[in-house]
Amino acid sequence: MKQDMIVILDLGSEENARLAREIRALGVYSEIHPHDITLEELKALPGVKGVILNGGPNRVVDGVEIDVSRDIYNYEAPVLLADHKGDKPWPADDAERKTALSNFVFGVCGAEANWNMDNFIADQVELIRQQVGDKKVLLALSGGVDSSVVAALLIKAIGKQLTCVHVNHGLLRKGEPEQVVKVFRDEMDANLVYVDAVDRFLDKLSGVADPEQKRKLIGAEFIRVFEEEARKLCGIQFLGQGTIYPDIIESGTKTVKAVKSHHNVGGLPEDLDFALVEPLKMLFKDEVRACGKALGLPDAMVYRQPFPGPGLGVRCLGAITRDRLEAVRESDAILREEFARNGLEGKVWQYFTAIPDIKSVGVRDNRRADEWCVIIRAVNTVDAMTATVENVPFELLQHITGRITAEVKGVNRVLFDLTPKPTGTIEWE
Ligand SMILES: Nc1ncnc2c1ncn2[C@@H]1O[C@H](COP(=O)(O)OP(=O)(O)OP(=O)(O)O)[C@@H](O)[C@H]1O
Repeated sequence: MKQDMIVILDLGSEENARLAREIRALGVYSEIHPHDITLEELKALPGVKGVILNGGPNRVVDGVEIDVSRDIYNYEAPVLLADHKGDKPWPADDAERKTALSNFVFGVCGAEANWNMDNFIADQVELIRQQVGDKKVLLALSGGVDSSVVAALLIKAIGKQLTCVHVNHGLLRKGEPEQVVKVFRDEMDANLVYVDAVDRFLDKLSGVADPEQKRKLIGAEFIRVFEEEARKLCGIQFLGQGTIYPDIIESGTKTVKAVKSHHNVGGLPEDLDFALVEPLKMLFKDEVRACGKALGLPDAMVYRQPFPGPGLGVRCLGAITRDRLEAVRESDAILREEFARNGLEGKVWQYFTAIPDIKSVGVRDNRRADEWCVIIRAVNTVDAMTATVENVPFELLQHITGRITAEVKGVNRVLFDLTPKPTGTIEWE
């Protein structure tokens, strides 16, 4: 293994993730594990140079104070107990904290600052090969950041032992399915199964106006299509997943209750019993992007803005029709193109268009024309809990309006959403 590691054992601290990030910021890789890890499991982790038992306010679970197994206190590498009421709480002051951490990581443990993406990738390639051997892995590849980076990593590690399945459900943004094929099949020479399921999804969604029902239908149909493809392939034993560290935090740990459950490609029938390969599960989102970049994925994929699972389906408000869905896709493409051209790409957190299921009267070619309106939304947020509206230059909005009303069929008006969150949400649906 190329990297040294400091293991954080979760004894109920609320700051495990912060601590891991601080250690990584010192250039040393760090992972968080549950308090009930066994000594054997700890010994099996690669490159461990030290262990921090990170106690905190959640140390008492159901009335009982949790602890690690006794033999971990006598582990071969240095073990530090940091407890909110115990002997070595972390200093509150940032500089003091950094000094205390550096002393432990470098002084006491003798770790080297060798955490970087090239070493991470080299280590993961080795670990994936160990885990998978000569078996086959299946991966649902959406073209989103997480599954794309997993795909690139698995291709590097096991090449054609990986099969990727990309489902075009008709709700992706303009050019995205083509990009998945170009990057993974043409450039990385992956085994890629491209499933054109557009009709199937749109038929299922026909007449369905309730957003929650749309989401459910799309999710259930996706599992069905993926299952069918999985059954066609023989001898698959592993399922690759783009689980990342925030997914695990949100699913709850042994000391913290779940914020929301995370399932990725959950919902597959039990007889499709795959073991999971999740090489990104200890990475934060910015690190996943850095990993993707180091693996040679294009910026458009690595820096893709957040996109809801049901895709454009939720931005085509009310019951989806093919023509209005196409208008959402085309107007979204124009907005993205203009934002990129005018230096807003990468600056604005999320921007997109939505089309409600209403028409209003307008004039086209000197005739009355009942057409839709496109709503532009462009917002910034730190944590998605609140959001502010981007101050898009008025001239640019006018230019985009001109392009959308001229180029997108069936649209005679463009509106700009001025509402922060709250009271609006980020998405329209
Ligand atoms: N159209 C699709 N084709 C193939 N796989 C898909 C598709 N949509 C979703 N998936 C799979 O389901 C997972 C969860 O999808 P979701 O839309 O919630 O994205 P995510 O968790 O942000 O991940 P990603 O960044 O990979 O899209 C994806 O990582 C991918 O494995």
